[in-house]
Amino acid sequence: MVAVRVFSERTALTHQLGEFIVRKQDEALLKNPYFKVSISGGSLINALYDCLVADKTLAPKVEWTKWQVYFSDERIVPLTHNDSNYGTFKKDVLDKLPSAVQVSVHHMDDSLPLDGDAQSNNKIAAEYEQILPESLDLVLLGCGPDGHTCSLFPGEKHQYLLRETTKRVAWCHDSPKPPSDRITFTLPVLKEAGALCFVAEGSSKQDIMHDIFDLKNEQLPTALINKLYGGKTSWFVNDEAFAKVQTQTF
Ligand SMILES: O=C1O[C@H](COP(=O)(O)O)[C@@H](O)[C@H](O)[C@H]1O
Repeated sequence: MVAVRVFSERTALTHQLGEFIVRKQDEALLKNPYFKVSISGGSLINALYDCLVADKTLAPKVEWTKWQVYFSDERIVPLTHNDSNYGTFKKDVLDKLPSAVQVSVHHMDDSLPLDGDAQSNNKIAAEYEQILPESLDLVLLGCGPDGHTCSLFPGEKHQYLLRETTKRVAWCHDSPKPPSDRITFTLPVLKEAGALCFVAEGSSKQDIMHDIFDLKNEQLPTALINKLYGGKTSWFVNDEAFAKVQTQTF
């Protein structure tokens, strides 16, 4: 069963999200010297800033120097490009931390050719897979208005990504949301992870929340993940996003 928490106040959502992340961090650090966590792009990054940097009670509890940060997906653009998930995380979170705080961040290698060629993109994905640990303690995820997460998109055209059972990182071409070329975790990475956590806010997510939680449409990567890994999956949503959801059983 998926754990769903619905909030009417944004500060309550981000605070509880932060409490959840810090709990996962502390649990991981009891067993290992590092907390291995992956970040997604999009609106999640702003929520992460609010809970891990701006929240004055939580910020001191974040042991940044013990974090090993990875990216659940990345757009194949230079890391300084506005579309880069790493670039956005750096600008909106890492650059806001005191300069003495050193965080281990494992991003895509943008010194490889970013020429859009299939061979180049395969190499970028394969190299990212090489630096991934066997399992992550926590995978932080967003949910697009079309039900995509990471760069796993719905629809027959992108089924090859969901069918991938060997490669842990694949490259996505012709993404319906620009930029077109991306690398993404595949389901095996989510399967091995300790916990999965989605954040979805705002009215643009209303219809897709209904499809995921009421219709349980497993053609959607997000609904499929709920079905496959529900026991370790949490959702933090606001009431605007959840306005059309009727079900109480997740
Ligand atoms: O393109 C992407 O979109 C999703 C969802 O973003 P959101 O802004 O609708 O929350 C994001 O999770 C993913 O990492 C990103 O590359």
